[in-house]
Amino acid sequence: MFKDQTVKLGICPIGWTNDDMPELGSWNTFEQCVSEMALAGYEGTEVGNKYPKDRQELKKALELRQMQIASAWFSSFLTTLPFKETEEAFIKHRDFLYEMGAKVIVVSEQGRSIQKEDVPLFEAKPHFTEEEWELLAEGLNLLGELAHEKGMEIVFHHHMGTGVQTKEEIDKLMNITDEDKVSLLFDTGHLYLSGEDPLEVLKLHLPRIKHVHLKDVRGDVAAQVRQQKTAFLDGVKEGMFTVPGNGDIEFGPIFETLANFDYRGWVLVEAEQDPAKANPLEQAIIARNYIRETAKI
Ligand SMILES: O=C1C[C@@H](O)[C@H](O)[C@@H](O)C1=O
Ligand SMILES: [Co+2]
Repeated sequence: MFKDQTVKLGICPIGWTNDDMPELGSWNTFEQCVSEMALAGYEGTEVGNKYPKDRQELKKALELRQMQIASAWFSSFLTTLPFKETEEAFIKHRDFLYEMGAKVIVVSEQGRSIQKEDVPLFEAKPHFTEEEWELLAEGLNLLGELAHEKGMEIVFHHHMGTGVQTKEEIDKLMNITDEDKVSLLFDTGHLYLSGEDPLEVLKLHLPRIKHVHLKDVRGDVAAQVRQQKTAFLDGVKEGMFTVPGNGDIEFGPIFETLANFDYRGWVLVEAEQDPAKANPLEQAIIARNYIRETAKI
């Protein structure tokens, strides 16, 4: 399917430790996390809260395991705070990722996001006003320009509980931003959970997709989260997300579409679960085997 070396396969630390809920996997050290990633057959990762802040220390630990940094999450507040505040934080983040050799910067708009709030996930997402859409588009175009200064790209992360969650909202954002400055991150789990067809969104925005998160959804748990008005982080603890091959999403056509388009970039398994219930190494191996069989990577 994928031609050799066109796609790089990584895994995010969120199955070992969760930045939004530090109590999950608090016993997992950074060394154990990256060693298990390498052992399971992954060549890259994103950055988590346990990773060393010292850049040389981080580089060395990754080199020892032949691992690379693919990217790291950045929260923007373009709709709610003066641009300067996002800009200052973004430049620090960009420079760190540049030094680590990453080519893309994951950006998620957290203005009015409910992803950390104790409110019903399926009922309380924000809906941006026209003024907020304009602020978001202008700000993202500027962040894209800042990324270009270092030969990097921003990849926008649509996300449950934020103003850019649905297909309609993703379409709108892609329409009102500059295609040369703002690329898209395709996260299978967030689209499926939102009730969208991930394959449809993928086909529509393929040329702008420069980063992929592979997350699967347990449909029965998701239905419970909707019915019981559960919050996003509680839904995570209850197991609404899992690794590819373990849930309801059919990944075959997704891999085929990416491969036929000659997608070049990272695909990263990103499945936040409670590590006390879902052993991270075991989950990483399940996903690795499934991807080998289904995507031939
Ligand atoms: O990319 C991501 C990073 C996480 O912090 C987030 O909550 C998760 O759902 C995700 O997709
Ligand atoms: Co993601």
